[in-house]
Amino acid sequence: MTTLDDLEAHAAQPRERFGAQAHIVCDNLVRIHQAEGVQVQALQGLDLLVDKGDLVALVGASGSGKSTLLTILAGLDTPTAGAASVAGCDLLTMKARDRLRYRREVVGFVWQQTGRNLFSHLDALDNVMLPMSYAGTRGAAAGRRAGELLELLGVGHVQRRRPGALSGGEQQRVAIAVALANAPDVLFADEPTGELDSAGAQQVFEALRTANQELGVTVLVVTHDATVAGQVRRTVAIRDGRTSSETVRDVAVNDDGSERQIAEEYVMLDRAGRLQLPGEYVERLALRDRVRVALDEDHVSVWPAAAGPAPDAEP
Ligand SMILES: Nc1ncnc2c1ncn2[C@@H]1O[C@H](COP(=O)(O)OP(=O)(O)OP(=O)(O)O)[C@@H](O)[C@H]1O
Repeated sequence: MTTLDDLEAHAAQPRERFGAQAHIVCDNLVRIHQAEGVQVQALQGLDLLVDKGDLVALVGASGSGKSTLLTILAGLDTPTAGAASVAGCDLLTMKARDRLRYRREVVGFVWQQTGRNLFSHLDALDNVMLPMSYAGTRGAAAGRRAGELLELLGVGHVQRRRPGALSGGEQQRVAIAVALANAPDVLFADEPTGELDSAGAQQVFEALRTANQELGVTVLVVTHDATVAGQVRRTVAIRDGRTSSETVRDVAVNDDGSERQIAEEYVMLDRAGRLQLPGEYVERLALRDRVRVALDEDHVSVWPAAAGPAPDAEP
C-alpha cells in the first residue's frame, strides 16, 4: 500500500520533465490578476527552461507578462497555477522563511529604476556590503569581496561615491554588484538598460555578461533593447502571457575557415501540438484565420489559404 512517506518521497524527487540541467523552470505557468472585479490573465500557460550558466534575454511587447514572470521568479509573487523552480527551489511550496533566504542568497535582482536598486545615503561599497551583512558576512572579508565585485564590473574607481554622484550606467553596474553580493545562482534583471543612453547600456550589458562568464551565474534579462537582445546567444519572446518564439545565435565556420554569425528561429509547440508563428511571418505573408499546411519528409510547410502548390490527387 502507498504510504504518506512514499508520497512525500515521490514529491521530493526532481521531476524528470524539468530536465537535469534546467536551472530556471516554468511549467504551464498561469497568473491571474484580479482588479476591480475584472480578471486579467497575465500569464496563460507559460513554459520556459533555462540551463545553468546560460545568459538569456526575454523580450515582448508591453503587457505581455514579462514583469509578472520576473516577480514570480524573484519570489515576490506566487502563480495561480503551474510549476516554477529556480536553482532547485520550488517557488510554489516555499515557506516564508525559505523565501527570505531564497531572495537573499539564491537569486539577485536588478530593477529598471536605478533609484530602486541602491540606498542613496550609502556609498557604492557599503551598498554592496549591506546584503552580505544580512547573510552573516561582515568586516574585512565583506569589504574585500565588495571591492573585488565592483572592480570586476568596471566600477572599482567609484567605491566611495554615493549613487547621486554616479552616472546611470555606473549606478546599474553597482546594482549588479549588489545583486551578486551573496554569490547567487541566478541573476534577474528587469530592463536594466531602460533608462540609459546607448554607451551606458552597453557597459551594463557587458557587466551582465562578465557576471555570467566569470562567475558562472545564470542570467535572465528582460529587455526592450534590440542591441542587448541581439548580443545574447538565446532570446526568448513572450506574447500574450506565453513564450512564443526563440532566436538562438551561434557561430558557423565557412569552407574557407572564416566565421559567420547564424541565427535560428524556433517557436514553442504546446502539448496539444499548437504553435504560434512569429508576428512578422504572419504579417509578411498576410496569414489569416486558416492557413494551408503540408507534411514533407522532414518538415511542415505553411502557406496562406489561397497559395501553395497544387493539391495532390487523392489515391
Ligand atoms: N497587479 C496587477 N493587477 C491587475 N493587472 C495586472 C497587475 N499586474 C499586471 N497586470 C496586467 O497583466 C498584464 C501583464 O503585465 P506585465 O506588467 O507583466 O507586462 P510586461 O510585459 O512586463 O509589460 P511592460 O513591458 O509594460 O512592463 C497586463 O495586462 C497588466 O495590465
